[in-house]
Amino acid sequence: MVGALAQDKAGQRRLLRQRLSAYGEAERTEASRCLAERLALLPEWQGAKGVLLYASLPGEPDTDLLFWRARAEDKRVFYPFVRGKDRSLGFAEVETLESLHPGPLRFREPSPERKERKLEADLILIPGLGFDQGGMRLGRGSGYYDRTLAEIGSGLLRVGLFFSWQELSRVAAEGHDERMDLLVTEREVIRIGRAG
Ligand SMILES: Nc1nc2c(c(=O)[nH]1)N(C=O)[C@@H](CNc1ccc(C(=O)N[C@@H](CCC(=O)O)C(=O)O)cc1)CN2
Ligand SMILES: Nc1ncnc2c1ncn2[C@@H]1O[C@H](COP(=O)(O)OP(=O)(O)OP(=O)(O)O)[C@@H](O)[C@H]1O
Repeated sequence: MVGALAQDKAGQRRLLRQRLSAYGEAERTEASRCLAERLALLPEWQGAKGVLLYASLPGEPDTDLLFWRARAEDKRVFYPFVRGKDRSLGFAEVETLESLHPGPLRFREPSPERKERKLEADLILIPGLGFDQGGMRLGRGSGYYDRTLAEIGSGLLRVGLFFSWQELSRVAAEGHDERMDLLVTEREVIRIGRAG
């Protein structure tokens, strides 16, 4: 039943927001560092010529370390921005973190003079409130990433980044929810097999 699932999702979001607020800046900084090290060791990261990052909201793994790492490795780096009415994401290439500024949903976005670009990335790093071991993700409830991933298709590797305390035994997933290919936390890497 759609109604029951939506309610489960709301309950899971509440639980996760509570859990996130229990961890302080120091824990988050240390775990973000471990997570970045782990990700950067993966062949999928090392072989990538371009990556789509996200600008972290409070409580999410910090991706600034990954920005510097990617630039040092001569990768192209893209960031998403909210494209307004249709609740979709556009992408722009970013060369310095200083060119990011808070947008309408508060996360930092490429500056207003940005040029929207075709996403020439091999990896897309995806935030979320919660994830499960099957690669399902619980977002903030606006469907931005689900719509974006449905649009992009399966051509690029979807990497869910989260802290181990954001793991759920099972996300109350609905039909439109898109699956990740790879999960990385400060503790482990989980590869999800693609059916078919
Ligand atoms: N870092 C990050 N970027 C992302 C997402 C995300 O979850 N995290 N999104 C995932 O799809 C999309 C944006 N979705 C969002 C949906 C709601 C709010 C929101 O409620 N913002 C609050 C402040 C943040 C908070 O305290 O939760 C606000 O505007 O008051 C933000 C982003 C695209 N970019
Ligand atoms: N591919 C899609 N096309 C159209 N609408 C969609 C699509 N995916 C999700 N939606 C709609 O977006 C809304 C929010 O979906 P959901 O609760 O799964 O968001 P979420 O994944 O938690 O959010 P976000 O990706 O922003 O973090 C739902 O009403 C859903 O119907």
